[in-house]
Amino acid sequence: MQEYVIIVAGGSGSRMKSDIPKQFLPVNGLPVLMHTIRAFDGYSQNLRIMVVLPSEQFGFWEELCKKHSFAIPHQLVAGGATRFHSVKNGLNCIVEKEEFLVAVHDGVRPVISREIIADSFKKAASHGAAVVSVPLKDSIRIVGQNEGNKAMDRTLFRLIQTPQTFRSSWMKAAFAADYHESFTDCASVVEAGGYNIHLIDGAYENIKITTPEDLRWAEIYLTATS
Ligand SMILES: Nc1ccn([C@@H]2O[C@H](COP(=O)(O)OP(=O)(O)OP(=O)(O)O)[C@@H](O)[C@H]2O)c(=O)n1
Ligand SMILES: C[C@](O)(CO)[C@H](O)COP(=O)(O)O
Repeated sequence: MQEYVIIVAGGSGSRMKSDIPKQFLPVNGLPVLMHTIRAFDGYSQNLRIMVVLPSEQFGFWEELCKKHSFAIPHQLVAGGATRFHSVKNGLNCIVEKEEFLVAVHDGVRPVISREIIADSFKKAASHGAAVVSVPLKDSIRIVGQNEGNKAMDRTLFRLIQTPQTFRSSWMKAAFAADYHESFTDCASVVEAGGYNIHLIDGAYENIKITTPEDLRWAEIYLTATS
C-alpha cells in the first residue's frame, strides 16, 4: 500500500510565547519542521509527504527552504481552525484511488526515530490503526473541583504521542464527522468513528515542543541522534 504522512504544523503555538512560530524555531541550526520532515524522508523516499501550515506562512516557509537549501519533496496544505481541521485538510488533498496508509505526525515532534515510523506503518497495515504511546513514569492523582484529589493506578494509563497511522478508509470515514472538542488527536476521532485503536511503543525522547524548555530537550536529543 502507498504510504503518506500528514505533518501538521498549522497551529498558533500560543504556549511557546515566541514571535517566530515554534515550527520555524531553529534547533541545531535548522528549523524544527525541517528536522521532522527529514526524519520521515529518512524512513523511506517512497513516502509521500504533506505538510500543513497556516496559509499566511507559506511564503516564509518557502524562504526558509531556499535559505537552508531544503529540497525534500513535500506538498503544502493550508491549515484549519483546529488540529482536527488541519488533518482533514491534509487528508482531502491526497488523491489516491486505492486504499493507502496515512500517518499523522506533529510538525513539532522532531525527535522521531525511523524504527517507530516503520513500526507504525507495519502495525497500521495489520491492525487498521497504530498509535504511539509510552507508560507514565510519575505517580498520578485525579483532581476534583470540591473533593480534593485521589491517587490513581498509573498502570491503567498511557501518554499518547504521534505518529498515529491508519488505513485510509478508516481515517476518511472517521474524519467525515463534525468536529467535537474531545478530538485532541486523530486516535480520538477514529475511535469515535467506531474503530479499535492499537497502541504501539513510542519513546520518551519523542517530545512535542510545546513550551520554551522543550526546545532545550529537543536540542539535546537531536544532537545525540545526529
Ligand atoms: N489548528 C491547528 C492546531 C494545531 N496544529 C498542529 O498540531 C500539533 C500539536 O498542537 P500544539 O502543540 O498544541 O500546537 P499549537 O496549537 O500550535 O500550540 P498551542 O496549543 O500552544 O497554541 C502542532 O504541530 C500544531 O502545529 C495544526 O496543524 N493546526
Ligand atoms: C496529538 C498529540 O500530540 C498527542 O499527544 C496531542 O494530543 C496534541 O495536543 P495539543 O494540545 O494540540 O498540543
